[in-house]
Amino acid sequence: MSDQTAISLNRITKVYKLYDKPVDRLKEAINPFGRKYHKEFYAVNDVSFSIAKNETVGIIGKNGSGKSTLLKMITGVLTPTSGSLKVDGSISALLELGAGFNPEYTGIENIYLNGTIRGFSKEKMDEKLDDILSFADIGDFVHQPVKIYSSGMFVRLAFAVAINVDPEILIIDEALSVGDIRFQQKCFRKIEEFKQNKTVLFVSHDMATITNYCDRAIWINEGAMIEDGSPRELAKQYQAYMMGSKITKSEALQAQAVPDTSISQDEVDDLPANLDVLGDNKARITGITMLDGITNEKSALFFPGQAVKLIIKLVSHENIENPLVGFSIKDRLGNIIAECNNVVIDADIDDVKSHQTVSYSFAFQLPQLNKGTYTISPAVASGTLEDHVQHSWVHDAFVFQVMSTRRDALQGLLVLDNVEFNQLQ
Ligand SMILES: Nc1ncnc2c1ncn2[C@@H]1O[C@H](COP(=O)(O)OP(=O)(O)OP(=O)(O)O)[C@@H](O)[C@H]1O
Repeated sequence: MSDQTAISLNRITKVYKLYDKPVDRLKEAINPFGRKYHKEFYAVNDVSFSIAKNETVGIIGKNGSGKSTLLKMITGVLTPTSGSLKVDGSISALLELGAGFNPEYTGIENIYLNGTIRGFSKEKMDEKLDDILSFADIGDFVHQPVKIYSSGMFVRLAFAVAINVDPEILIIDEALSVGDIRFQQKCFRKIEEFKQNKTVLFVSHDMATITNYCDRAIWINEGAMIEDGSPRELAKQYQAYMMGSKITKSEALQAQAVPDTSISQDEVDDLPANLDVLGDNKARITGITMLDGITNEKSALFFPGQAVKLIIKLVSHENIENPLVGFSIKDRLGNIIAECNNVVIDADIDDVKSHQTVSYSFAFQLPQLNKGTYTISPAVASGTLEDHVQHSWVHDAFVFQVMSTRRDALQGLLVLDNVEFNQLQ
């Protein structure tokens, strides 16, 4: 391993023994002829890579592909079944919420506990305390036992500790996704500062995070490494793979007839109060939510061109015939960027009975929007495109952010994607 290498994995494998019944474990232990009662499961299979000291690397892969297992082996929480692994530098890791914290201790006590685990004296931690508290920004909750914290508060404290104990290598397993958007942004600003001369390794399902913050990405699938390369390229390949593995073209054509089960109607967020609403109120829009189109997780932070799903929920006060449901996307100045409704995409909707609550989803790719704040205004009407009665049209019901890309220094509403640049002979 060279001086410049922070992490080096050589043919790392982690095998779990899976038993059909708990008693099989006992049978295997006492069987005099060494008969096996287990099946072997390769959670990580023959993975090799090195990470340099100033690199920020993102690990991507679908659920259960072995990402966390890999990180846990790097941090020493798990031991590989075979292969060798070297780490040069002190690690600070956010793997699972709660790891390294005593639930009965207060926030402050846990800060000192973590300091002790990492070999810092009380005096050294006294010096760091203000930075940790101001970063975590959870007010008087620091004096309460952490078992009463919300997951958001918890991640605030855990990240504040992890980043302020002078690690050389920062490892984060999707932990930030439980924080709110402002806190996530604050963490990424801090990571940006940190990564200048250190090593960052993180798992994320969010391709914007991977493309914006990583120098390199590693794609793990079913325990094996599929690719190691440019974050942009891998994010594209991964998204195409995830789309392909979830929905084939012929299934897409039938999609109108198949109920959407990505989330339940109850999980759609209520509209904020005091919004401007136009229409006769025979049907009222009551909820709106956006999801990451791949993971189906709620989000209000996307990257240009990301696959998303918009869900609009409404309740009718009368029978609504020939319903027309749609939305417009506007920029922060109110310019309409795009509009869509079920009729223009040839999706028929059954008439809605009086006092019925229904939700509809639109799955689409966001335009290549430049970074900024955008809003969505949903509407429900009845009739045709040319001649309809507006029941409810809610201005700016949902606010979302488009993340910056490396081209965010440039002006314009849209970013140009896939630009090839060459010099003529
Ligand atoms: N202790 C264990 N015993 C048996 N199988 C396990 C154990 N821990 C993890 N696994 C399995 O190993 C595989 C990899 O799990 P891992 O948590 O590393 O995946 P992941 O890529 O991090 O998934 P996610 O994106 O859902 O967090 C999964 O199929 C999981 O069920």
